Amino acid sequence: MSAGNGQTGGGDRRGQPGQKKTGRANGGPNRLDNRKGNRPHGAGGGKRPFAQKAGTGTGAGKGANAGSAADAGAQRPGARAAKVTPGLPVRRAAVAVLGKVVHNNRMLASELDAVNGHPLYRALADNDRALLRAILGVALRRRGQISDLVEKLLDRPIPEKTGRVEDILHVAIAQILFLDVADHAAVSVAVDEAGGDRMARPYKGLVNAVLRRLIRERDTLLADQDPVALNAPGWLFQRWRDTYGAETARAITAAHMEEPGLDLTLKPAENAAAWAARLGAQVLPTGSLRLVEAGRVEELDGFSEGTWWVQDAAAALPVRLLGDVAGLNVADLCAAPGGKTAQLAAAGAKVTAVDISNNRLKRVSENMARLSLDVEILAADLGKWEPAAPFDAILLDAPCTATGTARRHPDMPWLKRESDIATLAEIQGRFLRRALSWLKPGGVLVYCTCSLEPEEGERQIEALLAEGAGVERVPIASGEIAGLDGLVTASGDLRTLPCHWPSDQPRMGGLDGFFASRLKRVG
Ligand SMILES: C[S@@+](CC[C@H](N)C(=O)[O-])C[C@H]1O[C@@H](n2cnc3c(N)ncnc32)[C@H](O)[C@@H]1O
Repeated sequence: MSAGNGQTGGGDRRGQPGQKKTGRANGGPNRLDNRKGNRPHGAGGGKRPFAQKAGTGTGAGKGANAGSAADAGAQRPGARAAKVTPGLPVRRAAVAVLGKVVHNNRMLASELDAVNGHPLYRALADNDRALLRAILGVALRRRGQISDLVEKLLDRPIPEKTGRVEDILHVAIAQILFLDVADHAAVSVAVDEAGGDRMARPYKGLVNAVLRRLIRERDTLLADQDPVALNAPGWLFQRWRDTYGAETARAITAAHMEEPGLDLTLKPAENAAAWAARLGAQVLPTGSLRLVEAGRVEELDGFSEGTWWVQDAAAALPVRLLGDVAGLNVADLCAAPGGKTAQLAAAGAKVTAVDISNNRLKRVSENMARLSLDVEILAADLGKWEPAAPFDAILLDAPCTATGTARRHPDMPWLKRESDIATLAEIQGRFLRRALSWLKPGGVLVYCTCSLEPEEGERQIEALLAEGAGVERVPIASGEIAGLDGLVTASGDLRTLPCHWPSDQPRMGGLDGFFASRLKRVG
């Protein structure tokens, strides 16, 4: 499975209403400012999977103000239909979408798609959609912590077939602990929701009791947790410890707990400083723009004129390793939704963009039309496709576990299994060798993945070079690209981590985890 790390379009991104302030960890090179940030630390054990036990407590405060987006600091769009508990539709939708993600392995982005997403989400007004995204963002970023609390708050397991009880509790706890939603409102709506679900109804009192106890004991319960260790699946946290060391693994997970800013890539002819001033953005060391509060992407200056596209700062780096591509025939393999395609075309390359997914290629077409860029778009399976003629240069952004994108896709860690890594690594190795055979002699290929797992990055290149297959690495030279200091490995490859570029302003820090290596065909 892969994630669209190059979000080129407007998408459905807006500001998140009512988020409570949370801390962040620091670590890694290239701080964006000179001050150290704070991160709350708790004592306590490691990650435990969700578990249910029964509990005790007092009755819910019925008649509480269980409001909607307005409760969380956003404006309400207008009066609601009579006899619907205020705030219930958005929480019901949040519970339904959370269930799809964590029980049915559906990607959050698919469920929140404005056209094909979950019907309960699509039925919501704009402000309620923003509230739902805020709730689910927190529920997934803090999933380990919330699961640990539910386990501690219950005395014995809830029987199976309790409907949505688990998800109702998670959505309510996310609001109570991490969003500016009134406690009584979150409890009241959660209880009403359980009451409206045939399977969950017998556990209405339990939901009420658990949430009431959470409110009473929150300080003690939170003080007893180690959020950083809890908020990644245990197997993944252990891998990151093994690969990067304990301190960096903690910094990675801490970065995932923060909502990231919005990164934009400008067309090369544009003036970054002038656009930063116009958009209220910061120019990042590598030239991308970063906005802390974006609102609706489609309403930002320059969107309709096609001046820029949405792309994480790390995702913008691999294409730059190809150097000057003006006039070259370049294949962009695994191209959708087209962030790197846009970079190549805007730099003057003659681009052939290939991807297996017709749906995702539609987004490439839409994005290139908005950006007035001309590219050839091909739907093909890289396992079978053969080009008519070799290319001067190739970018291969191979399908991967996307564990580097958890800042922007907080569902990602919870959707993965450890076995996915080997499955995808086999595909990556195959595609890499095929793609190299499509290069002209002397041609350059950049291989990249948005994964933190070395099997999908460093190990691929080591294995390839060990074969002596007419290919050599072209290491990234010091100073070759401004801002890359600290992001290049001893072998000359690119390795970015979510904890790089830490900042006291959480949304200003971090970048996606990417690996990229530059290879030259010498045979
Ligand atoms: C990481 S995403 C690419 C992101 C894109 N390069 C960008 O910057 O916007 C990986 C892509 O690989 C595509 N893909 C997966 N398997 C493929 C295959 N067998 N052949 C071609 N493309 C494939 C997926 O559809 C997905 O769009």
